[in-house]
Amino acid sequence: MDFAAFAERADELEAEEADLATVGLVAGALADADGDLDVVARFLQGRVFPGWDTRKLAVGPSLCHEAIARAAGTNVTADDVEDRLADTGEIGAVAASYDFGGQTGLAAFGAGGAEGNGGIPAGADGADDATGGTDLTVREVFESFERVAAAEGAGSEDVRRDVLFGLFNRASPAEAKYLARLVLGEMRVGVGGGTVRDAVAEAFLGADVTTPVEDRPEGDDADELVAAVEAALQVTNNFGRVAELAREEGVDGLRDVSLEVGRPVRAMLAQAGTVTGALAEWDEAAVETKYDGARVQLHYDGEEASVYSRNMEDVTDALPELVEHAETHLAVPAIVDGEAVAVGEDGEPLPFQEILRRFRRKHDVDRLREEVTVELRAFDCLHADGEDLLDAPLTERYARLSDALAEGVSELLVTTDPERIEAVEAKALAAGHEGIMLKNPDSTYSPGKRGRNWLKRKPDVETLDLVVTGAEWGEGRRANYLGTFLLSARNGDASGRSPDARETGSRKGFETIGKVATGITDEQLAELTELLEPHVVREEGTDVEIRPEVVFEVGYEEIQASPTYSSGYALRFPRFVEVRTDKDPADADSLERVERLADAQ
Ligand SMILES: Nc1ncnc2c1ncn2[C@@H]1O[C@H](COP(=O)(O)OP(=O)(O)OP(=O)(O)O)[C@@H](O)[C@H]1O
Repeated sequence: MDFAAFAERADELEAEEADLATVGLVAGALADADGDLDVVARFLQGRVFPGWDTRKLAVGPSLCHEAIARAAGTNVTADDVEDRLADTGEIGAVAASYDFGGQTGLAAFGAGGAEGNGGIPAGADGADDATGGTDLTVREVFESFERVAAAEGAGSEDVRRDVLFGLFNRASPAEAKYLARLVLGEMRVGVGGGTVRDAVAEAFLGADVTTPVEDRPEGDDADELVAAVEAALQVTNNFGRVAELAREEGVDGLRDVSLEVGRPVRAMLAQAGTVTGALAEWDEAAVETKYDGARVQLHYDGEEASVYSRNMEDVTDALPELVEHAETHLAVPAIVDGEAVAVGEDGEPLPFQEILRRFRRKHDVDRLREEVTVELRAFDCLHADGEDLLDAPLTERYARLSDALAEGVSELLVTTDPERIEAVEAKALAAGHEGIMLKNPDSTYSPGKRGRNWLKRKPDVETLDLVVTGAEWGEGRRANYLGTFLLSARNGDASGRSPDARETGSRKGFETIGKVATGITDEQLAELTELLEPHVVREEGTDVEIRPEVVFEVGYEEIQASPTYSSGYALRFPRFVEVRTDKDPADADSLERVERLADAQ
């Protein structure tokens, strides 16, 4: 597919408000994507790589601004790009405002050659064709992004800048708009995972998803077909592959997909719950300790193990103990779900921050390993000895886990007796753990779902994980630090658009809910400023707008209805707890949860 055609589709999507019509437009784009189906299915969502793929573009706003400036001509600087950004607030509009036609031909790339020129085929001259687009294709854009992601070591920043420059240099304004948005992960066309899932069913399985449910004929199988796409997505974590399978092999092909050791699966998540609630809902409850660590998924192919974080990042090198644990104690190839906990010398659990220190570590792993020991507490098994277990009940998965893993399996008690559950809780808290997990013994494993089959019970007051979308510069002694942070809850599909995002002026499905300035030391302010400054989108006086990238955990006394913020709620006495570096904005708490918590007060 030509990138110009992709950009045209994206413009149509951006202008479309209605959800069903959006699905129809996406279905049309997928049907026309031909050999680029995999890439188009991801690009429409602003994703460059499949979910299981741990590659990242690693391009910050400033590098992107530099590439745009260079392509825009010798008299344009990154500062000019940033000035325009401050005016428009949106990088796509800024990129589209330049005429990149000025520098054409390979001479503009200096180094030239296949590696250094951004993958531009010889003879490409960036000239617009009759349709106003260029000869840039979706595939070429993706391959250039692959080169950006692959750049490593000394000079890698230059390679990334060169490749991006090469792309912008060839782009028409309409194309540049979406290049810039893709590079910075902000497609803003309102297409989330759910939309692409429905569109795949519509385009390739003959499901009538775009007709409102009440108007569909009796016996309509659209929901069933959508469910088949969803199930295949859960297993593969790969929109591109699922779209291709649906197109080539139909629903049977989707039903045949299986997990692959070495490709991370989205983690099943929990909601807050109570013992009485759990026992009322299920006949029996499975109860175990809720460990205060970080989620890990261990993949073992029979010889080697790899470890993935909750966000499916490859953290194998940072956690050698877990690799050794899997390689020593796993009897069969398996995918194991669990928590990585930090323990002190006496075996007592250490706080959550200690494990985070280890998690993202690239250097000095061995030295840090001596200071903080990491251990596995495995609680689930998604695959064992060639067999996928997602559809098996929890008790069976746990039995398979216990058979496969000789050590490090969390203890699970299945009971109808609330007193026995309370005893487990008392023991867990006495040992310094966070609380307990209550699980439905009959439930299947639903990747990426925060359903009611896993409930967490923590005695501490609830906290919220909120996205920082703004800040204010401090005053006096703190003038060089961002001091007050504007927080937002996720609204709807984080990668999509909230139903009323356009009216409330909220950012890409995030609704503001309050500001936090309490609970932060001077030292933390400096760290937070350093962390957030690269994500500043624009500034006005002391007010700063921040791209949704960073998640804060905050405590509060009460959630109140309030017209001040776009969520319709405000937090009373919000207090900063910590930065959740293990969470993306898509993992932040939703407005729906805020509503539930507010109702339950
Ligand atoms: N025995 C256990 N079973 C399942 N999850 C556990 C267990 N012990 C600890 N956990 C952790 O608890 C989390 C479940 O809570 P949830 O899905 O709400 O994640 P979260 O948003 O990170 O929550 P929290 O901030 O409370 O840890 C899991 O992601 C996992 O990291």
